Amino acid sequence: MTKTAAIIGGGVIGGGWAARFLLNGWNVRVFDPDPEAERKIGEVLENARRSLPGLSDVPLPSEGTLTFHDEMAEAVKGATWIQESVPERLDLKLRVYKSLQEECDPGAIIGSSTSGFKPSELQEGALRPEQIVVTHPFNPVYLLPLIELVPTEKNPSEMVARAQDLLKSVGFFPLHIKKEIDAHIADRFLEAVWREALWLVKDGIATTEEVDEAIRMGFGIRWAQMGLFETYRVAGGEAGMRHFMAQFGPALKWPWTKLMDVPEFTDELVDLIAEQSDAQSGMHSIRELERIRDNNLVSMMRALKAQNYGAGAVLNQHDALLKPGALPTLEQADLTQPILTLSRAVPLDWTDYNGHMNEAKYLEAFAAATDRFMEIIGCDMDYIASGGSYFTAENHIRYIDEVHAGARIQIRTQMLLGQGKKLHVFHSMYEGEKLLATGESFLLHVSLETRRPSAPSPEIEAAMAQIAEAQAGLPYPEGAGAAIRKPA
Ligand SMILES: NC(=O)C1=CN([C@@H]2O[C@H](COP(=O)(O)OP(=O)(O)OC[C@H]3O[C@@H](n4cnc5c(N)ncnc54)[C@H](O)[C@@H]3O)[C@@H](O)[C@H]2O)C=CC1
Ligand SMILES: C[N+](C)(C)CC(=O)CC(=O)[O-]
Repeated sequence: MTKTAAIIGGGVIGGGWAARFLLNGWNVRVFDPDPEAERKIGEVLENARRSLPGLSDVPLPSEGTLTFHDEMAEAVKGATWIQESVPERLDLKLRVYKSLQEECDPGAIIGSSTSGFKPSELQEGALRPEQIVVTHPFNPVYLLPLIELVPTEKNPSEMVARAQDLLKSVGFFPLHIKKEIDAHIADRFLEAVWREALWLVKDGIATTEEVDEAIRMGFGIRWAQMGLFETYRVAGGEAGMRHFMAQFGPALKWPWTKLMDVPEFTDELVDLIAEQSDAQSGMHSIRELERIRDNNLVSMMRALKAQNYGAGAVLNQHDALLKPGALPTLEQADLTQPILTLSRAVPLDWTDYNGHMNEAKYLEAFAAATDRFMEIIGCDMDYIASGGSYFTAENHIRYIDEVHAGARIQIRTQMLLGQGKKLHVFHSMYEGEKLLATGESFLLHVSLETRRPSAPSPEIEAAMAQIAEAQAGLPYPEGAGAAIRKPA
């Protein structure tokens, strides 16, 4: 059954939560008194639709239904998850819990996006404190996996485990923080770096742009994949962490940082920073900056996915949760029709300067469909490890229509020949019913030892014969065997 999430407060963060749930198949109900909330969430959703689905190499569930409600009671009734993202004021958050707990299901999880309050502060005076927990996200909530999950001893362990499962089911990485503390873990780092940066600008050492270059050209990229301790372990060389601490530990007592002093936000400092920031980034609107950020995040996260490391490993685990039943096997497929060999959304990093899927990525999609067809006939990783595989000898692609980031595409494959060492397949790529492209491939079975053509296993021969017989009634596809002709 489709689950329902209630989003209380639909600003920057609530909008991101709404998008995350909705694109993972949940119904989403929003309560926010701001008359602009629907427009703002619409814009967040537009960004999320072009960036989130393509992070997965398998299709996300169909989008849920998004509704806006004038009454909080209406939004929370029957919801499985209630996410509070109202402004960072304790009195306001406590009032919100009081009203919503009178209406919501006692079994629902109430997560707070608070950046700084401890869960025990949020549970103070609540009707059912055990229902409230901190689930602190990171912007953009629809892309970044981290959720700091901070319970107290009032939250039953069953509830914490359920919260973790639900968060994982929509692609998050819940980091269970066992001891509550102001600002949890991650914002403590961000505050420290933010304080140092303010000093560097105030003291005229660096501009806002130079501070950003110092981060993004070096340690920012390093942190994104390994974090702090693993990075420093490597920096210690062969002697590792102990050597690193011996060498750089003393520096912590030298005047390298101004950590605890905060520069006063005088008008002068605010003007200095705002003006430098305008000069650095004012040529872009916030929406443009969001799109630049999302493009970069998706590219980096997909690169980490290929390495199965850090945030990339989380994406792979989410794909594994979604995968069952995504593509049919030989036994499951209706072999009398072209077989579904790829179903996914177009990733942002597959699009180019023309704002649509780049020509090279059609080949990537068709190559993935060919790999899947090989698996279907029995040429899977075990078979390849045993020494047999297919090499592609020729490809022909026809580009028929445009497709954009986030669009769901499917490839269906007809086998034109599958006999002995020869395999000839014809892929058709669709968005819904619209034909986007065709890709024709001719492959030869090879021995990975001799690197020469060879006969496939009897099992592969049998699977190809089964498909050939079932697909014998299909018409020869339009466009098959085509070539680029000399203009008349
Ligand atoms: N902006 C950020 O980078 C991050 C913020 N957070 C946390 O998320 C929470 C929300 O922050 P933002 O989204 O940035 O603020 P925001 O100002 O963008 O959004 C807050 C929304 O709450 C609505 N609101 C106000 N009173 C309400 C009420 N009584 N009931 C329902 N909605 C109400 C407002 O109309 C507004 O749309 C805060 O607790 C903040 O600490 C967490 C992670 C990052
Ligand atoms: C600035 N902030 C404290 C609201 C930031 C966060 O809480 C997390 C984030 O997204 O950086």
